Amino acid sequence: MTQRFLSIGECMVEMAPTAKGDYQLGYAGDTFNTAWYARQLFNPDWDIAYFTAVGEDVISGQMVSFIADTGINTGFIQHLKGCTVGLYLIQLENGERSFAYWRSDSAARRLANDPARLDAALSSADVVYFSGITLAILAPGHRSVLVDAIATARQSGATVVFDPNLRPRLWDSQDTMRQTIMTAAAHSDIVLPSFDDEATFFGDQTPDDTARRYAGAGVGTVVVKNAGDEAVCLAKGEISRFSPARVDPVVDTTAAGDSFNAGFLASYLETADLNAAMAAGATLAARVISERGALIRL
Ligand SMILES: O=C(O)C(=O)C[C@H](O)[C@H](O)CO
Repeated sequence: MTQRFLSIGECMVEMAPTAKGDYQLGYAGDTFNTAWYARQLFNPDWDIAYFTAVGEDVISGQMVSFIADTGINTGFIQHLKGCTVGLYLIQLENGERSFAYWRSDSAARRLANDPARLDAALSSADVVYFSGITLAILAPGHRSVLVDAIATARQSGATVVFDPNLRPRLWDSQDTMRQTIMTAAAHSDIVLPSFDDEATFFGDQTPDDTARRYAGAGVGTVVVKNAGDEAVCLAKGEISRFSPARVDPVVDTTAAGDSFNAGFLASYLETADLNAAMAAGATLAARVISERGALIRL
């Protein structure tokens, strides 16, 4: 029977630096990146769908065609009059990425404007995937609309997966970011944070602290990614650990966490084996950071 993985968030136009020193135009965004890798890794009988909003202009149309061409279901994408999509540019320094954004009025900021549409999409999903960026881009009132709709879908049996993906620049204040992230996590079954961000904004001393903080909020399975260092999983009170192989050279860390999440979920939803799933996530992330840009074809 077909199952549906519904990823919710923003896909942007991506300008990724090339080896020649110019920029390559592509399309990317954290939740879309995870859907893109999920489409390549999940069994073909899974429907991988993306929920977002775009405009009605040429670049929005090109983005949706690109998404559809990858085999992702675009049936939940809203086309809003007078709007367009956001844009970001990757800046690289020794392989470590930072971003410049032009997204303050993107169509995706209105993705939770229509609660009925949201409920219809969510009620069709077996797995719902969203991130801290999905919440950050919404108007404050729409954040609770989205989280409430996700909570309702979860009560009806959907598995909810959340990546906090902390981006303080997208939030009005760090307090709002921390509170909203912890509320969203409390409505999630699986949370996939990255230790360096969590240490910076929540003050965690170790990945185990991060895992315990989310478990303390009621999350059943927490997997703390830790760049090239040991990843930690806390599920049903038990800790497991995974040390990834060294990657050399690291070319571009964009989408390392997003691809880890897809690799982890493809394996975990099939086998329920946490150790194998952490290894699958790390193997995919290692491939992705060996190339430029967020998306690589496997
Ligand atoms: O920062 C964002 O909103 C992005 O989605 C850009 C990148 O693709 C993403 O952050 C990588 O995780």
